[in-house]
Amino acid sequence: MTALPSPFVQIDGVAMRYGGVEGTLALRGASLDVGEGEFIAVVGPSGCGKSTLMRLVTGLWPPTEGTVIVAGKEVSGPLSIAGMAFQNPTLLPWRNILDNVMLPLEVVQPHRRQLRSQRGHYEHKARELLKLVGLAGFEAKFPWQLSGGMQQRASLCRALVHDPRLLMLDEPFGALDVFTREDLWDVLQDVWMARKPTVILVTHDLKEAVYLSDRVLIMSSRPGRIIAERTVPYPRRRSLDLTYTAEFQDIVHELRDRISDARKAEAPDAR
Ligand SMILES: Nc1ncnc2c1ncn2[C@@H]1O[C@H](COP(=O)(O)OP(=O)(O)OP(=O)(O)O)[C@@H](O)[C@H]1O
Repeated sequence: MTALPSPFVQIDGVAMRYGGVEGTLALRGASLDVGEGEFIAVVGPSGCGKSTLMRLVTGLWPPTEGTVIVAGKEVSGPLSIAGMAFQNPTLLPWRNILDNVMLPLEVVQPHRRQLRSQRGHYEHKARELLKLVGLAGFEAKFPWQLSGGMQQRASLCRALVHDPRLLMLDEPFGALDVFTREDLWDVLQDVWMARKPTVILVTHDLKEAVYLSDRVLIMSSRPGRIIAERTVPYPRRRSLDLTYTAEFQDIVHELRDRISDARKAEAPDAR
C-alpha cells in the first residue's frame, strides 16, 4: 500500500490570542489539512478568525498554541512561497501597474538575486500575467487610472508573479460589483487550472466559495475552529451557468444553514 502524501498545509490545534492573556481569543483548537494543489474556501460568521487563520499560515503572526506546517516545515516567519491578495488591492500609488506587479520579485528570493540580470525574463512574465487577466496595454498606467476591478486584477497578478506554491486570498473580490466579481472568478479559475497552486480563499460569498473551490471549510463563531466541511463535486472548467442549477443552490443553502447554526451557537468563555 502506498502512503498518502502529507498535506501541503497542516494546522494542528491552533489557538491565537491577541494582546496577551487578557486579550481577544480569536482561534481555539483550529485544525485543518490542505493537499498540494487543492483549492479550499474558508467561510464562517463575521469575526470568527478567518483572517487570523490566514496570518498564521503566512507566518505574519505566530500562534499562541499549536502548530502550522507548510510544505513540510513549521512556519516561524513570513513565508516566501506564499502569494497574497486582500480585499483592498493596496497597490503602491507611485508605481505603475507593471512595477507594482513586479514588486514581490524585489523581495522574494531567489528572484531578488536574479532580477537585475534577468530583468527581461521577469518583465515578460509580468506582462504575460497582465495579459491573462485582461490588462494588456495598462502596464504603464498608475493605479488611480484603473477601476477598482482592474486594480484587483493587477493585485492578483502581483500575488502570482513569483510563482507561489501557496496562494492566500482574503476576500479578494469583496469590494467589487457582482459582474466584475464573476469575471474575476473565471480569471482565478483559469490561473488555478494553468498553474495549480494550493489556494486558501477566505470569503463571505458562499456562491463564490462553491464555484471556485474543491472543498469548503466552515468555521465556528469566535474563538474560531473548523466545525464542518463540504466537498464540491463539480469538475472544472466550471461555467457560471452551474451557479443557477438547483443542486448548486442546494449546496449554497446547506452552507448558509450551517453558518447560521454556528452563529447561534454559544461561545460562553470567548473573550
Ligand atoms: N490585530 C489584532 N489585535 C487585536 N484583536 C484582533 C486583531 N485582529 C483581529 N482581532 C480580533 O480577532 C477576532 C477575529 O478577527 P479576524 O479578523 O480574524 O476575523 P474574520 O473572521 O476575518 O472577520 P470578518 O469576517 O469580519 O472579516 C475579532 O474579534 C477581532 O476583533
